[in-house]
Amino acid sequence: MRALYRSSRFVTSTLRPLLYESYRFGTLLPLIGGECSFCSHSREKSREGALDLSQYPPERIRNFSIIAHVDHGKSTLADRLLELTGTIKKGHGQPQYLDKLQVERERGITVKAQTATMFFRHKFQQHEATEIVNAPNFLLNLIDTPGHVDFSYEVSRSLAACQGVLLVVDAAQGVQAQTVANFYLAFESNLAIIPVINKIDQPTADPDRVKAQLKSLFDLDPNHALLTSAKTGQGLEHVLPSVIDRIPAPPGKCDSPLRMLLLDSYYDEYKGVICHVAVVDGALYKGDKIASSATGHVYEVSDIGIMHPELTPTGVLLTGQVGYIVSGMRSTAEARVGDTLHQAKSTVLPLPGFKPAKHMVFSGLYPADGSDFDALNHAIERLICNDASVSVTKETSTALGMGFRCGFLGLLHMDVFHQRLEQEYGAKVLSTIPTVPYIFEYSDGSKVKVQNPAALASNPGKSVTACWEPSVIATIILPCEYVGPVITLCSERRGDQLEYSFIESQRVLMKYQLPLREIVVDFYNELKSITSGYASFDYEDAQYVTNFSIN
Ligand SMILES: Nc1nc2c(ncn2[C@@H]2O[C@H](COP(=O)(O)OP(=O)(O)OP(=O)(O)O)[C@@H](O)[C@H]2O)c(=O)[nH]1
Repeated sequence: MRALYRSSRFVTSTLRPLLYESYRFGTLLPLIGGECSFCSHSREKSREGALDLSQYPPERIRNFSIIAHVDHGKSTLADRLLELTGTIKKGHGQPQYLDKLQVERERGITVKAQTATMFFRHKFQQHEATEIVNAPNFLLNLIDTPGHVDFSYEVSRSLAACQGVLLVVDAAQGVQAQTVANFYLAFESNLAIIPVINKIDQPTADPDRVKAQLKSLFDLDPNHALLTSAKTGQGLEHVLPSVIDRIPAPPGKCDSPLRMLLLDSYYDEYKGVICHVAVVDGALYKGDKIASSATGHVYEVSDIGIMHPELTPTGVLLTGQVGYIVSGMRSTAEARVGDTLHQAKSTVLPLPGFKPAKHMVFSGLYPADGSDFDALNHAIERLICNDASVSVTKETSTALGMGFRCGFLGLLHMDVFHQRLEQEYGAKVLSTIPTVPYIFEYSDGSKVKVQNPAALASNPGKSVTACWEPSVIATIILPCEYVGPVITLCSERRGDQLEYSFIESQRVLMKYQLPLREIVVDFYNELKSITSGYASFDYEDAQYVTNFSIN
């Protein structure tokens, strides 16, 4: 119950000490048998060029994400795989190694997708006789993703760099709402999906039940599911061999001009913007001049490498590889997530990029001390470099002075952004009550979209004839005995039932169209409370619906 949808800072701060406690349950992986070998590449050896990436043509590369419902064990599984490959030392460092932000560690949730490169020797079945030391070495890029619905934008961006996923499902809880959402994200991206039934060490684990759910809901072959415990290490020896056997190599062309997708970025005080990139075609070397398809600006690559798991210079990134570059970009206006970067001297067809993020809630952010506007401006600029899903426009309030109106993907996202501003940039921030955007239609036929009620003209000289509000399609999975109260809750919140189906004899999946405003405040807490914590909830945005109309 660590990573629930939290609709207020009060709840969050109350839970925080409890959440932090849960990190103390560090677990050690018993010695793992099987035909695998730790790679000799260690961080100590990682001087520039020490890692020869030319040994890893696309057929020796696998790029995969770990996706799952909240708390089903993604980050713990990632820890074990990093240990298994010698990328981090067993028992060293903190649990959930890739959850690096203070906010992630305090709340016990992943909010940023993180990539780590691992090396792993793998013997194919037909080469049984080969000694493991002579088996081919593979470069594996693992992306750990967030599980909470507010951060599914991170998941969809991560999938753009992958050819496959590990779909992790808790062996006791079974398929939950975000399992369904994440499965479809991977399925629609045509990725290879490896189901991993995790936490089989729990007394209530029921892997056969979960296998049946995977079959009935997603048509995934139960015989292909891996059974693991990221806690005890059971079954983990099959994970990376399955990744290599079942996930295709990246499809890019080595001899084509460079095309590189900008996946993510963050601001470093010394180096400027550090971009995470996936090289789709061609190759990039330190010192190369690259251009942005979005802005046309040209940059020189001053540093380039992989995350192994920290920044490890390599001097080059080749087709299919995922890594980082430093090129003198200074802001998000330059480092545009989803942009295609290419050699300055060549022109290329840009890659599809990402769908723009859809902002669900808006809130004003103001400096607690009005004179700190510039400092807050600076902090927000730096932070949105690492969170491209936030929209920011300047606004002025008579009571609070100059500030910003920011769009977020949900309440938890808003709360996390606020907390990161305070923790990572020392900003003292006042935020206004979250609102959702409405569309108003006037008697002359004109329409206006309003994110802030204060922005609605008090005397526009014409009357309002209609108003639309945003809606969502919510997926709720719950045990049968709670169906009655949940239907009542959804009706009270103006929901329309779209689907009601049994995913197994005792569990129901319901879909509702609900006005966004009705779920923004307290819906999730109420849902959890009336189902004793057993319901899981996910939503995607849907069209605007009439709030009222005057004929
Ligand atoms: N018993 C048991 N507990 C596990 C196992 N794997 C993970 N856990 C525990 O489950 C909790 C959640 O694990 P995480 O790895 O943070 O889950 P997550 O899916 O990354 O969570 P989010 O990033 O918040 O979505 C932690 O307390 C882990 O120690 C397992 O195999 N068995």
